[in-house]
Amino acid sequence: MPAKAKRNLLILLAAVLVLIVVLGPLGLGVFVAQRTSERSEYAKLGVRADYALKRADTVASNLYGVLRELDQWKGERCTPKHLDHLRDLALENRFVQDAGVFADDGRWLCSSLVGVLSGSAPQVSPPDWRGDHGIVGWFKMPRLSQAASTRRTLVLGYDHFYVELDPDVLVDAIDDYDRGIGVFVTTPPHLVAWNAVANPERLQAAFDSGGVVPGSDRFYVIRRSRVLPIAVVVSEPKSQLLVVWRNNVWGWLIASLAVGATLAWLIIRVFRARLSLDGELRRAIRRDEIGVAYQPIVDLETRACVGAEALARWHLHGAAIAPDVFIVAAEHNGLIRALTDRVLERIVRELGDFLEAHRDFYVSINVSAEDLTSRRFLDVLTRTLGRTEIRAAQIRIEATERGFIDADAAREVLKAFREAGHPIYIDDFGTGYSSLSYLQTLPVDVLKIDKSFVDTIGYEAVSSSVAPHIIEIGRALGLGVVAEGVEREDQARYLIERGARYAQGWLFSKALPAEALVRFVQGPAAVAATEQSSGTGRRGRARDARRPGAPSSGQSRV
Ligand SMILES: Nc1nc2c(ncn2[C@@H]2O[C@@H]3COP(=O)(O)O[C@H]4[C@@H](O)[C@H](n5cnc6c(=O)[nH]c(N)nc65)O[C@@H]4COP(=O)(O)O[C@H]3[C@H]2O)c(=O)[nH]1
Repeated sequence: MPAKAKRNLLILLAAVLVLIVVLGPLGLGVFVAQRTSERSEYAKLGVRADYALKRADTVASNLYGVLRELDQWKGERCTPKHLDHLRDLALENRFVQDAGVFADDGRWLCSSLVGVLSGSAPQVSPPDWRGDHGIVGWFKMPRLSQAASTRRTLVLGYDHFYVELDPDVLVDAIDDYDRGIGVFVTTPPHLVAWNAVANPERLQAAFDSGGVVPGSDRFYVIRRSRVLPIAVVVSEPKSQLLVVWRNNVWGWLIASLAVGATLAWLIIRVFRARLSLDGELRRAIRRDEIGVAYQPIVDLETRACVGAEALARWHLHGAAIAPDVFIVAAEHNGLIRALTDRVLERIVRELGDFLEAHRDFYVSINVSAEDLTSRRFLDVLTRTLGRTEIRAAQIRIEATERGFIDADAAREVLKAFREAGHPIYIDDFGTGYSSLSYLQTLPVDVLKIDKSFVDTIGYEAVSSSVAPHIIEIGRALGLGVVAEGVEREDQARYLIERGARYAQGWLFSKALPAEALVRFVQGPAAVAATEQSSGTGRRGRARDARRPGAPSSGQSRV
């Protein structure tokens, strides 16, 4: 994809993300406000229902008390004296409408309201409910005292006594919020009382459906008593929810706006940095501000520097940007080819004379997948070297396994590099997944053992270290091997013992600027190494020191 299209895609992605992080929390805020309002309204309704139930329980225990008192009458029943006693109890207790006595066979004998019943007295039906301690209840009985009345009454009995209760006392509490309240008896289920704002049909529907009435403009809460066979249904108009929601939603909107704005700001920052990193990198490449550091590659035995790996360096506003960051950015934004060209130009500019004077010394250059899709870079390389005396073998190509995404194209291009005289190195060998299979088919000269395998030397059981296996593979296939990231003497010794000949790493040197590399090559290490390997005197040493990494058997492989 062209870089400009990628940039536009990034901007579009940023805009979409900003929209999502702003609208997402807003929507979430509205939703949460709705849920919290709903929950708080349900909680308030629940409190109201609990209050009504508590009142019912209080009334019930009051009536139990009256029944106990009635039962304590020791004298003859339904006498004028007993009737006075019944009337006193009914008058003293505000919940009791009538109190009376019935016979063993259910015949009604007398009541505080009617007095003694003579003639054919009505029969008390079998109770609808039997509670603890002999308490019974009749919940669908017409009023005993006014048999013709259609008013519902709740009657509790004990032994041969009964008390009548007007169910309306259960719902007469004042409510400021237009809440409907209904009391149901559950055996058999029916509505016995409701307050003025309640609609009995709707309460019934709510009770029957367990509190969920689809399409209703009210919501309902049901609570059941543990003491009496009754349930309370409380309802509230949904418009009340809107009022509460309106009060709640502002807080949530402000909070979600703050979250959304913070996230949007973070996204914009990240994308701006990304876009500006791309822009800055483009500018740096155009202005030739990409530097190169050279990490010496040494002969492990003699410590002579035989070559160097060119590593791109970039400083942005004074801060070093890691290659892992800007190389990846360059690869993503179509800048990597230009960057590889710049690195090559710089190598030739900085080390051209040195390479011409030291024709066995080499520099390896990292190429990316993009550089392996065509012969373009080979043409650039050939043209550039054509203007110098540098041999093709002095510029070596380092490709990583990641570079073989298009394996067929990479094979052809690498073959062309090799035919042109540039040795091929496989960087980070062993970290990819197809190492062994591509080794059969790709034109390769040298394997570079990845630092991660060198790191484990000395820490892992000898049998589990990968480094010796790579050395072995190199030997079996006739390839050279260079170990990367050697930091300690014991690692160097281990590698020598396993037959490795060349390495790079901080034990020998970090990546150096060109002049420092030249000094390193010509410095005491090279002098000492040359002295050791050739046994030459002072004059010979000075001459050899300018010929670092003097060819030895197998060196052409690295
Ligand atoms: N801790 C430690 N590190 C060591 C040691 N010896 C070498 N290194 C580091 O390991 C990396 C070796 O380079 P690489 O595997 O080619 O890995 C390179 C290479 O894949 C890529 N790269 C660097 N320059 C270029 C370039 O010009 N073009 C391309 N395409 N990629 C490049 O960036 C990667 C990272 O480069 P650097 O950050 O320079 O990191 C370098 C080097 O500084 C050691 O003993 N200890």
